[in-house]
Amino acid sequence: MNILVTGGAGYIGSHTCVALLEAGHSVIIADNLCNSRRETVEKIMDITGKEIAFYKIDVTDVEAVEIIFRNYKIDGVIHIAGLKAVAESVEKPQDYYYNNIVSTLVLAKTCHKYGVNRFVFSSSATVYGENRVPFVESMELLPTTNPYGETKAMSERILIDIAKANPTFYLSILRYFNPVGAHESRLIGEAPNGIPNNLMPFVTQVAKGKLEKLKIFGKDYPTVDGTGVRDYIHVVDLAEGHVAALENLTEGVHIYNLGTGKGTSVLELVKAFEEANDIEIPYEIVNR
Ligand SMILES: O=c1ccn([C@@H]2O[C@H](COP(=O)(O)OP(=O)(O)O[C@H]3O[C@H](CO)[C@@H](O)[C@H](O)[C@H]3O)[C@@H](O)[C@H]2O)c(=O)[nH]1
Repeated sequence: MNILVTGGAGYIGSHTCVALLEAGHSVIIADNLCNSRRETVEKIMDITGKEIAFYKIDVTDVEAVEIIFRNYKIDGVIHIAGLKAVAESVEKPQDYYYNNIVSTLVLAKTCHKYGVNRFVFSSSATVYGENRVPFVESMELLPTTNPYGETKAMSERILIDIAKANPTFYLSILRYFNPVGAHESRLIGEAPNGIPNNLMPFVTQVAKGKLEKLKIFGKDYPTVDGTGVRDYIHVVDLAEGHVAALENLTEGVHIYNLGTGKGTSVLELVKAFEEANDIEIPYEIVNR
């Protein structure tokens, strides 16, 4: 299939493109490179030995998106592009709502216009909001604590309504937990622009000596050691989940959690990283 991957130059997107190409699909990337690099596209081609079409566009731009649909017979869309920093979304809600909602609408509308009926949407475990763990797909979504989470929950609702109104529009919603790791080639991985927001890229930059010390936020959570617990999933497993979702897409709406079901605390993760890399990560635990 010819698959349009939005955000294909990013962390999750690049690994997903590798998995798609390795499964025999053709890939067209649309990415504005706001938190990724053009070289990543070359690296995906180096890893797979396959060509990719790359469009440096913003997926909120209807005309730019249409050019792709006119140039290729698109069989499916994997929509990963989006703004994703939780704290920034509280400071700049207008940017988050605009980018993340308009991009979803533009893609859905263009799919409708060009008869593209396979759509995989990159959502987040954040949409469970105030629900209690374990999070299961059938749960009713409760409000999240930040605009970023709301944009994911809203995009889900928009796409579900579109799928209900158009029975030939097949939709798969993937709710990611916390992706970590990198492709075994080491050519691609998580390399955010600026100082990382998330735990793992922060840890790797401390390991490289680029940052001095990790701050662990909070020590009094009701967890094994008081530090925050998350469900970390290897990014290559996550990427393969996209291929499986796309290839097995059938009529209707399908929602999948992409996690391991296993909780790991920040301290456990740091210790595992230290052991695996035979390195010491200087850290300080600070109050949340
Ligand atoms: O410098 C840091 C960064 C993070 N943490 C902690 O590490 C854990 C993981 O944090 P982080 O990597 O920022 O991930 P989340 O807060 O779980 O948020 C991520 O995971 C969500 C899905 O669960 C996504 O929706 C978000 O986009 C994504 O940022 C949490 O306990 C944080 O408090 C630290 O202690 N120090």
